[in-house]
Amino acid sequence: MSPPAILDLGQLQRVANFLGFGGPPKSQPTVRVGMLGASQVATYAMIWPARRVPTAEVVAVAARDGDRAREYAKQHGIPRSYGSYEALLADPDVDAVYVGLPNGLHGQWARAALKAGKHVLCEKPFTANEEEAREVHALARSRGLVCREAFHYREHPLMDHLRGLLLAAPSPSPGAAGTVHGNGGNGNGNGLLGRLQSVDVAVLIPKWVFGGANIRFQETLAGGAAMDAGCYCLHAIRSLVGGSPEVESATAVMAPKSQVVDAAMTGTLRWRDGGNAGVRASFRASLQHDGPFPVNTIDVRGDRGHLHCSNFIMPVFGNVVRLTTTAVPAGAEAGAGSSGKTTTTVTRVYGSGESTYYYQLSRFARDVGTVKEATERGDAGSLFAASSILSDDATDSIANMRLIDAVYVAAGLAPRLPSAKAVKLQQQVDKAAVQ
Ligand SMILES: NC(=O)C1=CN([C@@H]2O[C@H](COP(=O)(O)OP(=O)(O)OC[C@H]3O[C@@H](n4cnc5c(N)ncnc54)[C@H](OP(=O)(O)O)[C@@H]3O)[C@@H](O)[C@H]2O)C=CC1
Ligand SMILES: O=C1OC[C@@H](O)[C@H](O)[C@H]1O
Repeated sequence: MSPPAILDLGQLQRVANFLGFGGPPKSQPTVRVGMLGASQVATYAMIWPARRVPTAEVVAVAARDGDRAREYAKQHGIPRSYGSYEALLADPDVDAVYVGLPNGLHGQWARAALKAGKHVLCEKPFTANEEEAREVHALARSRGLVCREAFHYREHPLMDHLRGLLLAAPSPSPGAAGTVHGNGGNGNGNGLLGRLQSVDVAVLIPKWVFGGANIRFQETLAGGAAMDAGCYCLHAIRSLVGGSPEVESATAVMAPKSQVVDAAMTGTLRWRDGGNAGVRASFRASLQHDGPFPVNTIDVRGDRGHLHCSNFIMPVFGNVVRLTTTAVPAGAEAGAGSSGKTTTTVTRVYGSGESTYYYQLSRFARDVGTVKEATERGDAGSLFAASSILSDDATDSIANMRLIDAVYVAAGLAPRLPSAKAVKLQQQVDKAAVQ
């Protein structure tokens, strides 16, 4: 019998890791990070992990209000603070910038950081829409700088574990035909789960978490549930199954008094060669059905099994991977639908016990190091490695923003606009209304 959670020393250690306790000494950090925004997310996504990642260091923070920036820097032991984002970007000791701002400002400040010669780690969703994502990545490529969307969850060993299960061959009984690997690529493989039928990803946040004034409900800050929670769903679907699913349908529940911002979004995606995916993103999760706390789950169903994962976004606080498969009986073809013995296993994946943000920052620092080295050495091998980093980031973020746009269009709404454009549009609408 496992001890009750309160006595789980492993869990206490993982929480301590999340909070940044016990970091190793800094030798020579590869990346010195400046943060735009003196925010709460910057604390757990950047400051705390940086205490444990030897190759990264937070050296500066900027806020729109200089006093607040100073106070925040003092509280978190950050050496320098700035009263404007521009001032931080002019700091030659900053190698990379963390953009932890509202969605509608991501593109504007990622571009400004790249123009100032800084590598960028930008919060999700990457930009307001696909067009803006393409612009930002074109700039990153032309400057030879890393520009990554902060999908921290993808770097945790839990995701590798899930991908590994989906790619694993079934273990057929002796004499059974068909040990074909697959289920990646086009969602039509023949792995442990058999032929892919559906993938459902849900990120459900109850009403009490975000009030109406939150950035997530602001039209001019590219708000919306599909942007905030839906971006994880679409990303997880793409990461686990791959291929190029198309959005078939979507339905939005609008935020009170808004014709633009969705408080919840459901959608269906389909792969051309079979299988479909469901997205559920909400800021209004129902207490009755989903409980009082945020919920995030992945369910992959094939004709031979079901893979369920809960808490893929914050696995350090506890996660569950439940795999139910039906064995292929001797003599039957794998994936043929004939039924055998059903087995269920439950696993929890913690890797080395670090948070998703730790894994994210470690990889970011490593990749910035690789790109810096390529710039210095200029040999074909290192340039190829750097180029792959840049193009993988671009492909991934652009594809995700493309799907988010498509979800909005399918729901009868317009893709989001960068803040500068949204403000201009709102001014025109206001002007027209008084005329
Ligand atoms: N990876 C993760 O786990 C998480 C990611 N996020 C992402 O981070 C981003 C920020 O979200 P969140 O931290 O909740 O947002 P906040 O409302 O806390 O805002 C973050 C910062 O944005 C700055 N800001 C700049 N312009 C504006 C403006 N016009 N209105 C409001 N704030 C402004 C503020 O910085 P200043 O200090 O200069 O005033 C503020 O500190 C979002 O893109 C969200 O998706 C959010 C939570 C978790
Ligand atoms: O991790 C998260 O959970 C809650 C969301 O609203 C937030 O933006 C996100 O990144």
